[in-house]
Amino acid sequence: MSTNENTTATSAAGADRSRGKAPAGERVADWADGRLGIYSLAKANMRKIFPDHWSFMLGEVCLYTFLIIIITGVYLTLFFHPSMNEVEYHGSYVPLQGQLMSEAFNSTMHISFDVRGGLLIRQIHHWAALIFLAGMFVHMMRVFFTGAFRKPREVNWLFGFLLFVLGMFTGFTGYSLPDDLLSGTGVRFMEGAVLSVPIVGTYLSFFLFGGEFPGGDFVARFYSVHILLLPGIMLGLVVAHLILVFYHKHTQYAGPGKTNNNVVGMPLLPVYMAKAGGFFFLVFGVIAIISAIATINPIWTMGPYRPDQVSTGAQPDWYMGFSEGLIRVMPGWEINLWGHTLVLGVFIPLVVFPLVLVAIAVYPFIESWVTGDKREHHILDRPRNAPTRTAFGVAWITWYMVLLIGGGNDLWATHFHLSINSITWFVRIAFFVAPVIAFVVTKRICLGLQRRDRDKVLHGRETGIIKRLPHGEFIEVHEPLSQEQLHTLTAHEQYVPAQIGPAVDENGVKRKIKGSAKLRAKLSKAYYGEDNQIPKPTVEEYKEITSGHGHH
Ligand code: HEM
Ligand code: HEM
Repeated sequence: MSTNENTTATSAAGADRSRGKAPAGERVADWADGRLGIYSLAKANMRKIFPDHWSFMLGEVCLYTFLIIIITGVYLTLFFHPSMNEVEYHGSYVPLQGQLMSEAFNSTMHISFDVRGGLLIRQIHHWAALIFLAGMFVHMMRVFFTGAFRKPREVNWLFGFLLFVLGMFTGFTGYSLPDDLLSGTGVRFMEGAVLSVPIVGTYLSFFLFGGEFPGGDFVARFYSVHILLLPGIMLGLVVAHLILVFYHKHTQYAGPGKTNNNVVGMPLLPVYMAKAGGFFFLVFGVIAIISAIATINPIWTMGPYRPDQVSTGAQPDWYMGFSEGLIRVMPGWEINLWGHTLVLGVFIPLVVFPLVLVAIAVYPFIESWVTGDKREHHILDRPRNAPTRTAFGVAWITWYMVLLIGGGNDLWATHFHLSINSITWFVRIAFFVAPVIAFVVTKRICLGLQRRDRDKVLHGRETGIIKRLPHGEFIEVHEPLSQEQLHTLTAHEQYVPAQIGPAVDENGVKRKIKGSAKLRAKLSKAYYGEDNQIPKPTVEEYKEITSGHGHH
């Protein structure tokens, strides 16, 4: 091609040439932009601001452990055989040589002793699952105690709640896959619960297990549920959860310059992405270290599952412990109706189990109904400033912990040389009493802390320095708070309780007041009534005290 022809080329191409070729990265990006519109997407989101606080890293812990579980899970699928066909063991673990076991157990033994890196990956999968659920628990508590579930984030709270419940069941199905004596006992426990359902219990159990327990199907069925169905739904929910976090923008703690209409923090790119990436590797690293040095679920010590055997000290993973507790402490009631046995000792716990969980799901809706607050909230509460909510949260945790103690009653008995019956009775009583005590105590503590905040704002921080005045009096020097501290301690709003309104209308006719309105007014008083919040200092009070009179 001659130079002459070159100059007659279209002007656009000519301009390109005169600038030289764009770098490869830019050309790839241009190519993608032409097809996916990534530039406008990036422009809108790259500088998105994320507020910074350690407690916001808990959601990240959930996300990263979930990813680690998926990555390690895929590796395990390469070697795990989800089959209950009986085989004879000929692997490298000598004590079990020649024993009959299911292929599932055999392949998990193979993963643990003969596959390169198999035991480490298996342990990472299991440890990550435990930390994933613990992470969700604590993340949920962070969201709860700070009131981050309020409008507009109620739907995201529900997504989170579903993730928590599905996570529990995914963990349970995974735990059951190796078909060892411990997990088999867990599945047997589940079968017992299914059998206790009136009328359809037996049918349900036969349907689930493909016949009489344990049958030959459940590992294969649990397998599809464990690696495909539940994680698939969870993945979709996690994406939806994060999209909503993005869409609503993140909440922030009260502080100078932070309002309901802005977000103060770091841009997503590069700062937040770099931090998040680093944190992912940190989480992965810590889990890898734990998994490299701490044994989890050593199935070779338990042996393969046999329905006629039960191992002692059998415990589910921690997140299932509360359901175990419900059954262990329940009296073994049984009644006979028209020739059918109703095992209340198992059926009642089976009904209470979802109730413990549903209490979490519905809380945001109950609170907004009680308080009548329909506004958006992007500034987080300090737990002490919402004493009733905080007290409910602590009562729920107490309830959960009491049940966990019940779930491990045998371990408490053997470790602390206690009678198992005393522990059972302790848990039975504490199930009803402990949450109430926790509620009352927490509320008092919150109000005490509110009082302290009020004192601090009005009188400053107690320095611990004692001075003697010329006339002999001793005083403690109080140091005034900085403007930032003053702002943070007084930024919260205080509400008046919802009122029912007058009992008669303007014509003197008695108004009909619905029972629900009365209940709401009562509950609202419990949240915001006189004894349930300490009035924050007013500007006048502050001015009067700091203007000289009465100032220490
Ligand atoms: C797979 C499990 C989960 C993942 C990966 C996840 C991830 C995240 C991330 C990364 C954030 C933003 C950072 C933070 O505030 O920590 C977040 C926020 C949030 N999460 Fe989760 N979460 C999960 C489970 C839950 C659960 C169990 C709940 C509650 C029941 C929940 C409710 C929320 C709410 C309401 C927000 C918004 C908080 C705010 O803007 O302050 N999440 N989640
Ligand atoms: C939230 C998601 C998940 C949780 C909580 C979870 C939890 C578990 C647990 C506790 C076990 C028992 C491990 C042991 O033997 O000690 C297990 C086993 C297993 N999981 Fe998962 N898992 C999840 C997702 C997945 C995914 C996505 C896959 C595959 C793509 C997978 C594949 C497997 C396999 C093949 C086994 C059996 C092998 C074995 O027991 O070592 N898991 N899972």
